[in-house]
Amino acid sequence: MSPSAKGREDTSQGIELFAPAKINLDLRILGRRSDGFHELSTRMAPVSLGDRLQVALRPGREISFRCDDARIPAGEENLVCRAARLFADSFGLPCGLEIVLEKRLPSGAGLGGGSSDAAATLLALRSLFGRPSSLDALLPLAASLGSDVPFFLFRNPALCHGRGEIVTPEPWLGPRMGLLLFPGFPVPTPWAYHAYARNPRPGEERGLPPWGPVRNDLEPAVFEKFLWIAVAREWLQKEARAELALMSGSGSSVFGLWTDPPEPELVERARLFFGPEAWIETFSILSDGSSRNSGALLTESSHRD
Ligand SMILES: C[C@@](CO)(OP(=O)(O)O)[C@H](O)COP(=O)(O)OP(=O)(O)OC[C@H]1O[C@@H](n2ccc(N)nc2=O)[C@H](O)[C@@H]1O
Ligand SMILES: Nc1ncnc2c1ncn2[C@@H]1O[C@H](COP(=O)(O)OP(=O)(O)O)[C@@H](O)[C@H]1O
Repeated sequence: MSPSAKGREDTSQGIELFAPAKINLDLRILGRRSDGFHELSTRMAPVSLGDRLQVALRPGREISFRCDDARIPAGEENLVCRAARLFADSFGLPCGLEIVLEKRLPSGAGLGGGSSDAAATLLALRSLFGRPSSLDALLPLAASLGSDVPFFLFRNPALCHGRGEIVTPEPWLGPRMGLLLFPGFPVPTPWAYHAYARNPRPGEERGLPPWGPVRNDLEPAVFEKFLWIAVAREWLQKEARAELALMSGSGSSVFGLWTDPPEPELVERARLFFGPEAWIETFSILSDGSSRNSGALLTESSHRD
């Protein structure tokens, strides 16, 4: 496959897409809804860590799927398969598909990996088949796959409302260097919301100029049960002197952000402190308006192992 000007690798036979992770820079729970979900106001940004998805056209009608990570569902329950079936049911598929997912993001990490894979599948199929003509026509499909999936159709910093599916793009703050710490264990999203609902409390507010105070309302419930995550956020704030340190989504990852480059030995210090179980990566925020129109974005992904 040959790289195109927009960073997408595209031929008449198939397409390869980068599926970025996200971080939540602010997550406020506004209340409980009658459908059981929580009403949110959250700021999310895509980052330079992610999975890689290949979709190739095949004769026949079959959709085949494989993934190099045995820890996530391999069959029809995988969000990639669910997204491909949904696309086929809504817009038709003129041929079969062979889909390969290179999983690099840890699962249950609050990084939205599964949601991003699902959105990348919808974007890949739209790009390959030229339908639907408007990206917005994918929004209802995306929202039905998961609250975070619509955000990943746009791949830009955004303010998200409702259960997370109402996406308003917003400009990014400017260059920041980021450090991500994943403890090596997941926090299931439904568990985090249930734990919050048993004892609703706002997260501790921290300043993020020029936005002002930001927080993550899922932190208190998650920190109470998973001390590692609370310690990691504290380490980023106090020891590593991050401008902002926060848990991403429902955890288990935490991230730090710096305007000025942090000390060069920071990653080494983090590895020494947190040990070999932790996945520790530097990242940058992605903010690329062109990806909204191209429907695809390919950048360097970082490898977990
Ligand atoms: C917490 C967040 C923050 O961005 O992300 P993650 O940490 O999962 O990445 C999101 O709200 C997760 O979005 P997503 O992972 O797409 O969740 P969904 O599949 O829609 O929902 C999983 C479960 O989480 C709970 N849920 C989710 C979203 C919401 N606004 N209120 C909820 O109560 C519900 O119990 C739901 O059954
Ligand atoms: N392609 C996929 N990648 C990751 N997880 C997936 C995928 N498809 C289904 N899942 C399931 O989705 C759940 C949450 O995955 P993920 O999006 O990685 O976490 P989070 O919601 O914490 O960001 C896991 O239980 C996983 O088994």
